[in-house]
Amino acid sequence: MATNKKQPLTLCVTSGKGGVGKTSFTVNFALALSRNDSRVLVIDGDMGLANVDVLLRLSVKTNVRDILESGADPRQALIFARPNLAVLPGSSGVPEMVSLGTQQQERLAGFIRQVAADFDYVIIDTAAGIGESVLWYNQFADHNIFILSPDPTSMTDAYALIKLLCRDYGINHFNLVLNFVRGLREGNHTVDTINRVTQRFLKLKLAHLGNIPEDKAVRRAVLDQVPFVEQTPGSKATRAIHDLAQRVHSLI
Ligand SMILES: Nc1ncnc2c1ncn2[C@@H]1O[C@H](COP(=O)(O)OP(=O)(O)OP(=O)(O)O)[C@@H](O)[C@H]1O
Repeated sequence: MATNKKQPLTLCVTSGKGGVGKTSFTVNFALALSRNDSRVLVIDGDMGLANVDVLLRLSVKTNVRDILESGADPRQALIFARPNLAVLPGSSGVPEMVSLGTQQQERLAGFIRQVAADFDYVIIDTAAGIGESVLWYNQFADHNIFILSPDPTSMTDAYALIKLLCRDYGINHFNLVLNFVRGLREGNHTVDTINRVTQRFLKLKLAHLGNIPEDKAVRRAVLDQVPFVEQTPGSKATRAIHDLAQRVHSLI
């Protein structure tokens, strides 16, 4: 993940399949990164059913759709959830935002570059699926992180998205984070399985960044709308997130 230190590092968190823990991961990973005195911006890239704001219990006045439509300064939409953690909220219940036209893509890229300059990391939480906005955010970011569960349907959907990004956008480096893992063996087995397929059909080996265990602290924190790294600092999931953040931080 080597990059120029002065530029913010843009990471796109994506999955193919929904419900595998992208948003929980994004919010908690962003908080863990911000503990290193890094300034972190989370962009809720789910333009149809945004919920980063829900996990952080934020009250949203202006979202990404509003600034795209009005052309207003995107900084107006930023919410500082914590001193080092800002959120650019996504829009909810607006079907036309799910697919981004070329003009909107250009405008969005300009907005993101404008706000990103004040941050060390920009983390984008995409929608599930292989929609236009998902593909766009993945090609826009410096790196992508695929969240996968050991479920075969999660692997199948992640593979479908990786194949599209590789074939149509020339992306040939992908990072994996395994979520809902019950033991090291299960995590390694999942990574080996998807890697066998990508190596055979795409000639690609995916990088395994780490695992997050299945942990009831995560579900509890979502219900309470408090990030689990804050609610349960000693939980297995929190320790795993901090390890991951430390690894990513030391790679740049
Ligand atoms: N490691 C984990 N252990 C236990 N539960 C988890 C874990 N990770 C996520 N969950 C639970 O899984 C559910 C889905 O998580 P989340 O909303 O983050 O998924 P998502 O991939 O962002 O979903 P969508 O694609 O629909 O936006 C939540 O109820 C969350 O509490």
